[in-house]
Amino acid sequence: MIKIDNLSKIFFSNKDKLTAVNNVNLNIKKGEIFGIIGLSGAGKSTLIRCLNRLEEPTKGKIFIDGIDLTALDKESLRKERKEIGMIFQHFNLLSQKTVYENIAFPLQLEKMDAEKIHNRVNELLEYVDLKDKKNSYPSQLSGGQKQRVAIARAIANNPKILLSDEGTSALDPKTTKSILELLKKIRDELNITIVMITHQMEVVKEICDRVAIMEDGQVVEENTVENLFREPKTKIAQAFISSLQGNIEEEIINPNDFKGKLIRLSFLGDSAKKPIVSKIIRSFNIDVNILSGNINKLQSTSVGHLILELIGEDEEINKALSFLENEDVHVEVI
Ligand SMILES: Nc1ncnc2c1ncn2[C@@H]1O[C@H](COP(=O)(O)OP(=O)(O)OP(=O)(O)O)[C@@H](O)[C@H]1O
Repeated sequence: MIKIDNLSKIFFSNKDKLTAVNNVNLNIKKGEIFGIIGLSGAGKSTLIRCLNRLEEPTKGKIFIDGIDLTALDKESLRKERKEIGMIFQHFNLLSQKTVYENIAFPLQLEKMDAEKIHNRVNELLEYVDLKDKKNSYPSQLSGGQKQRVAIARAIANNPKILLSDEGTSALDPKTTKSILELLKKIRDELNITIVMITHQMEVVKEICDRVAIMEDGQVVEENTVENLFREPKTKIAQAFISSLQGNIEEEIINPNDFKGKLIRLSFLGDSAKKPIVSKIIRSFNIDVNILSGNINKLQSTSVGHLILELIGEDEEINKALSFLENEDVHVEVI
C-alpha cells in the first residue's frame, strides 16, 4: 500500500550537507501497524515527514496505492494528503479552540455542512472516549486526553493512513498503553494503516506487526516483530531489545570466562513452554549452567532467550545440540 523507493533526504545548510535519510526502501501493507525505530538523529522524523511531503524528498519516490506522491502538483497533493492523518509527540492542538472545535477544524476545511460536522465530531468524541471534554480547552486536558483529541482530528476525514511521529513519547507508561490500545482499535475497526516512529521498543513490542530499524539515515534491519525478537541481526536491534525492562544485557557474558560450551537458545510460542533444560540434563550426560534468560510477551506469542553453559564431553554436547534443534529451538553457539 505504501511503497518507498530509494528515498533520500539531504539537508543543505551553508556549505554543509547532511544526509538525514539515505536510500530507504520499504513496503508497508494495508492494515499493517508498521514501526520505525531508531536512536535520536537516525532520520525517523524526516522519513515519516517525507511520507506526506511535509518534507520534500531529495531523491526517490513514494507510492500510496500506486499513486506517486512525489510527482503530484500542489492541488493533487492537497487531495491526497486528506488520506493521510498525522499525530505528533506534542499533540499540536490549537490552544485557542475547544476540543470540539479542534476536531471540527479539518472538516470545516473540507467545507462539510454544519449538521454533518456536528454529527461527525460527536461520533469521534464518543470513539476516543472524550464526550465529557468537548467544551474544554487543550490546557485543561492531560497528555493522554490531548493525544486522543489529536487522534480524533487526524481520523476525522477517514484517512487511509495514520502517521504517528513519537505519538506516545511524551506520555507515562499507563497512558501510553491506553493510546496504543486506541491506535490498535483504529487499525482493527477502521482498517487504517498505521506507520509509527518511536525510540521505545515497548511500543514496537506492544502494537507493531513489522518494524524497520534506522541508523544513520538507513534502514539496517526490517522484520516481523516476532522474528526481530527471536533473532535480532544487528547490534542496534540487540541493544533495543536488551533495553527493555527486565531484559539482561548479554554483553556481560564473555565465553572466555567459562570452560564449557556457551549456547544461546531462542524459542517462539509453544516451544517456550517446553521443559527443555531439564530434558537435556536427564537425556545426556552433561551439566547445564543457566547464565541468563528472558521472555518477552509479544502481541500474539512469546519469544524467549536462554544462555546456557553446557559442560561435558563433546560427543554428549553435540547430541544435546541436535536434540534442541529438533525441538524447534534456534541454537547459536556463542
Ligand atoms: N530541517 C533540517 N535542517 C537540517 N538538518 C536537519 C533538519 N531536520 C533534521 N535534520 C537533521 O537530520 C538528522 C535526522 O533527524 P531526524 O529528526 O529525522 O531524526 P530522528 O531519528 O527523528 O531523531 P529524533 O528522535 O531526535 O527526532 C539529524 O542529524 C538532524 O539534525
